Amino acid sequence: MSTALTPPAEARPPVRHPDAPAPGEPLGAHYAYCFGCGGGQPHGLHLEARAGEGVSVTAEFTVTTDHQGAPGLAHGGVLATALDETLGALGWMLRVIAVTGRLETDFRLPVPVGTVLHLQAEVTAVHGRKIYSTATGRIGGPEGPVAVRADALFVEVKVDHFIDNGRPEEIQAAMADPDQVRRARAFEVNP
Ligand SMILES: CCCCC/C=C\C/C=C\C/C=C\C/C=C\CCCC(=O)SCCNC(=O)CCNC(=O)[C@H](O)C(C)(C)COP(=O)(O)OP(=O)(O)OC[C@H]1O[C@@H](n2cnc3c(N)ncnc32)[C@H](O)[C@@H]1OP(=O)(O)O
Repeated sequence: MSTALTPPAEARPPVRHPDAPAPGEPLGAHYAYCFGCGGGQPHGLHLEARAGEGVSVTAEFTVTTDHQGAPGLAHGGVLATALDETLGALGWMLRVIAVTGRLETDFRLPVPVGTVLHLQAEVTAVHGRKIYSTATGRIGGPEGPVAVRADALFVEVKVDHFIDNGRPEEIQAAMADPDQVRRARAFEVNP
């Protein structure tokens, strides 16, 4: 793991937000057109994440023929996306909006088409806006062998990060959708 992903000595253990969803509760999509989790994204991964214990989440991702890199095998970048999305869902447990700053991935086993990848992610430490986290993707069941894993640094941002940087068409549509605005603001209220 690179030094950028090693929390400094002053980093604190993560604190589960009191309003975080209960363990087992589905988290839903943060954005309907998200490639990782959105239901309105026909080419997406349709990852479904649930709250875990502490500051953790679980998710499942089914590898289909749309996700191939080599014949009958998942593309590594798609698997990295599944890990990234699962790590991103940890924001629900902290009630902060955070984006991926760095993502380091280990590919340990090939993942065939038809596999259900059982993903688990947890926050390991927090330092200011920096959120350190780790994730695994197992095959053959939630206790199966680790096929992929990642360490990550997410950086907390405000809703303005998206409003200022997203293409205006999509931002305007998102802001016109009360449900979307509620979701984005719910993340941001972090007493
Ligand atoms: C109402 C409409 C809005 C609709 C919004 C919709 C939904 C919102 C809700 C939730 C969405 C949230 C997340 C999505 C969830 C899952 C999707 C998967 C996640 C992703 O796929 S997300 C996309 C890919 N992601 C990016 O698109 C980031 C591009 N990037 C940047 O936007 C900047 O780069 C940023 C913001 C990261 C930092 O920029 P910045 O200017 O704010 O802060 P700064 O640079 O000072 O960094 C602060 C401290 O982090 C350290 N640091 C930063 N980067 C580092 C690195 N790479 N390695 C090591 N350390 C790093 C610095 O060293 C410093 O550390 P220190 O404080 O110790 O000096």
